[in-house]
Parts: sequence; structure tokens; C-alpha cells
Amino acid sequence: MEGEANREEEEEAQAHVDIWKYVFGFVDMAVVKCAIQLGIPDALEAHGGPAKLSDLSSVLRCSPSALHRVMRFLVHRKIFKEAPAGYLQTPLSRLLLKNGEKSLAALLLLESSPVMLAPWHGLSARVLANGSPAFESAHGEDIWSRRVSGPEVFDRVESVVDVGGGDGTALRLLVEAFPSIRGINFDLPHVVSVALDCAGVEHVGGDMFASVPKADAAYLKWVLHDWDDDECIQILRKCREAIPKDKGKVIIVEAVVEEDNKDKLEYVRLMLDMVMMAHTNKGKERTSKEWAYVLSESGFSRHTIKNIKAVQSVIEAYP
Ligand SMILES: C[S@@+](CC[C@H](N)C(=O)[O-])C[C@H]1O[C@@H](n2cnc3c(N)ncnc32)[C@H](O)[C@@H]1O
Repeated sequence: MEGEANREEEEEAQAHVDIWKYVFGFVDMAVVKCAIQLGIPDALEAHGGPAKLSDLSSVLRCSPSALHRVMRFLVHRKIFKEAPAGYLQTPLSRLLLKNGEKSLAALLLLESSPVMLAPWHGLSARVLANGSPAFESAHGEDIWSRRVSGPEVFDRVESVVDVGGGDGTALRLLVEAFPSIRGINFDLPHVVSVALDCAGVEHVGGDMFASVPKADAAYLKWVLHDWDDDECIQILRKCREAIPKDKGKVIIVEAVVEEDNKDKLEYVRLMLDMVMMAHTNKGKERTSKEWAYVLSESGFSRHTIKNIKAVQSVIEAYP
């Protein structure tokens, strides 16, 4: 009995601490955004070793006392480290470099922009029966009108169409790694019209619901989660029509959520699912069962799901 009472007391005390995470949950994102905008990770990288507050504030042209408070917060959150000789980078802050290879700085700046934050205020309205899409309610149009790997996956593939490839960055990296592959970056006309030229990559504008350019493999990263099952099936059928029956495949890079997944990244996948609810009309993250449903309804005979120890898995589907 006494043990039970103690546990309840501890839970009560913990609740009084935890609740603040929700009251000020946005602060982590806002301060990390501030660090990226000021270029703190980049300045530390350029400095090469521990940097004193005075060095950092003069390079970044910041008020030393304000920068000290920002750094105190970010050191506490383990974004940076502090040693007697000065501030240091961590693996986390390297992911915030403006031009780092694996940097998530651009994604963080996008997700923390006023355009992307506004729909979150309409999340509860979206959940109501007949609720209205949060992004459209906030902006009067959907996100697309607005639109501001494992190497073995590409074995024996001579051409790849990146469906919803955006500015073509993924294909550029793929073609640089595998110069024998011909890349077709396929996206809405107004998106490809501003994509940068790149040797080995042809930009094609169009609508993936109408048709997809022909290639050995169709690649879709972070595209299908924007759409509901019927829409996914329409897109996937167009992809199946675009690839050869004998050796073609569709490569999907997306999260696979599972109810009982203890993996540390499951929290990120579930957050992404909430992002889909706020930013798209009917998008969602899918379980392996839901992926199996949309793929078989699209006419694929079989598929595999590869866990690549990342937020996303690689799904390969065969005609
Ligand atoms: C979340 S982005 C993914 C971009 C890229 N694959 C990546 O991983 O960074 C989804 C892309 O789908 C494109 N898209 C939306 N509707 C489309 C359509 N009907 N036809 C072709 N592309 C479309 C958008 O313009 C956007 O570039």
C-alpha cells in the first residue's frame, strides 16, 4: 500500500516536470532554428577547435550576453558541448551545418517557417468528423500548388525516374555515384522549371496522376505519404505502367510505422504522421499491412521491405 502511494506521488511529481515540455515544446525548435540562421554550427566547424564566446560573438556579429544565453540553452540540450577551452561541435550540431552532406538544416528551416507552422493551429479541426484540411484552411490552397540507399537497390538499373523528385537533388547524387544511370527528374511543371541543370539528369514536368516517364526503375521518396490510399494506388499504377514488366521495379523510400515498434526512431515516424495530418489533405504514414494493401491493389505481384536503420525503410515492388 505504502509502495503504491509512493509511486503515485512520484508520478505526480514527474507530471509537474513533464507538462512544461508541452507548454514550451516549440522552444527547442525555435532556438535550433536561431542557431542555424546565425550560422553557429558553421562557425564552430570553421573554427576547428573549441571556440570562446568572445571569438564566436565577434565572428557572428552577435551580442555576447545574448549569444551566451542561447549557447547555455543549446549546451543544456546537448546540441553543443562546452569545455574549459570553449564551445565544441557534437554529432547533433553537425547535422545543422548549412551545407553538410547529411544536414537537416534546410528541412528544419522549412518546417519551422510561418507557412508550415500555421496549419498546426488547425490540427484539432482536421481531426473532427468531416474536418477540413489544415494546410488548405490556413493558406487557401494545398501544399503542392503552394510549393514554395542502399546502392544494391540500383543494381542492373540503367535509368531511373524520380517521381516527385523536387529540384532533382536526390537524382544528382545518385547519378554522381552511378554515372552509368540516366536520371529523369519528374515533378510538377512549376517545380522542375526552377530546378538546376545537372549532367545526366533530365527534368520533365508533368502530373504523376496522368502518366510517369518510362524508365527501368521508378523512385518515390517521401511522396506517397502525402496521399490517401486511393490516390497512392493511382500513382503506383502509373509507375507500374512506366517500368518494364520483366526487369522493372518501383523503389519507395518511406516510413513504415508499427504499433509495437520499440525502435528509437518510431517517435520520429509518429511525429511525421502528425506532420502529414497538419500539412496534407489526406496523407499518412503507413504500417507494413497498409503498404501491402496499396501495392497489391496497384497490381504489383510482390514486394520487399528493407529496414535501413533510418526513419524511412526501402520498399521494392515488382510488376
Ligand atoms: C515531399 S516532396 C518530396 C520531394 C523529394 N522526393 C524528396 O524526397 O525530397 C513531394 C513532391 O511531390 C511533388 N508532386 C506533388 N504533386 C505532384 C503531381 N501531381 N505530379 C508530380 N509531382 C507532384 C511535389 O511538387 C513535391 O516536389
